[in-house]
Amino acid sequence: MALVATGLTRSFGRHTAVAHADVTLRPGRITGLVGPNGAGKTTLLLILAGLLAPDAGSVEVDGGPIAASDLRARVGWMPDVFGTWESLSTTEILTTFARLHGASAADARRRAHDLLQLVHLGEFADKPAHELSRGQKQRLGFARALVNRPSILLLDEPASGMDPRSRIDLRDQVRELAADGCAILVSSHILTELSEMVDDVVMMTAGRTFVPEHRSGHLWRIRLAGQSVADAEATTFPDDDSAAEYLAGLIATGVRVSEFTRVTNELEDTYLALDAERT
Ligand SMILES: Nc1ncnc2c1ncn2[C@@H]1O[C@H](COP(=O)(O)OP(=O)(O)OP(=O)(O)O)[C@@H](O)[C@H]1O
Repeated sequence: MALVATGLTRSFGRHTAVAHADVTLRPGRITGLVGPNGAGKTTLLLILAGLLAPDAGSVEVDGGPIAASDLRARVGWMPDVFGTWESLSTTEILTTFARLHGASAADARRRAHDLLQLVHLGEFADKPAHELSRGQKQRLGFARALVNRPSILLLDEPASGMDPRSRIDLRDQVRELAADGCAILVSSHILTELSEMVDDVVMMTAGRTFVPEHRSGHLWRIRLAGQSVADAEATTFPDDDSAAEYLAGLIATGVRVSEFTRVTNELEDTYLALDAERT
């Protein structure tokens, strides 16, 4: 299911949080949403989830306009902090959401059970939510987002608070959902992690979105034996082959290379080149 949002604008009082933002999400693809604090990412996600009305602009699904209530039925939404009912058990929470999405009591219980297994919270099935750690709550939040088998999944800082194993699980599960045809948007500040997960990137600054140009080349650090990191040379190569060829040439001429490293990933390079204002 493809989602195309055009010209989305939303103000809070005199402050424009989202200004003429455009986003396209395609089935089977994971899109990263990247931008500094206060750029408008959460506001944009809330609009795409059908939870906040835009002042202007449109959200279309599969080529046609969609009512906010229909959007909510199709979207899986994981907020950056999963505010939940602390005294209910994890099963009760997921069952309640499944029932709200129209599942029968039996289906809701089955769905809750399966999702708790998926996010490795099976042993907490009967425990109240307040017994969960922050990372475990995030995992419950991810399970909650999947309750209605969404065809569009919106994740706001999903990995925050998760331990390394849970982050890897999340990445694999998100990739599997995309492989099953889900259209996915992930907002994150952890660019190294995001770059391993996403197919496309939308950047956001001061409420505006843009798609970064594909940068030709990566920066590499070449440090010779005995040299400090500060004195090392930084060189751009268009691709891995050119970098490998250059390194082979250096070694062939007897230069003693002690480090030859890609300095940052492409997403980080693009983000830092943004010169974005934090608000
Ligand atoms: N309910 C609200 N009332 C007033 N201002 C708001 C509200 N929600 C967001 N804003 C403002 O809109 C701007 C965008 O906020 P938003 O939460 O969308 O940014 P963000 O890109 O998600 O930031 P972060 O990376 O810090 O999570 C901020 O300046 C924020 O103060």
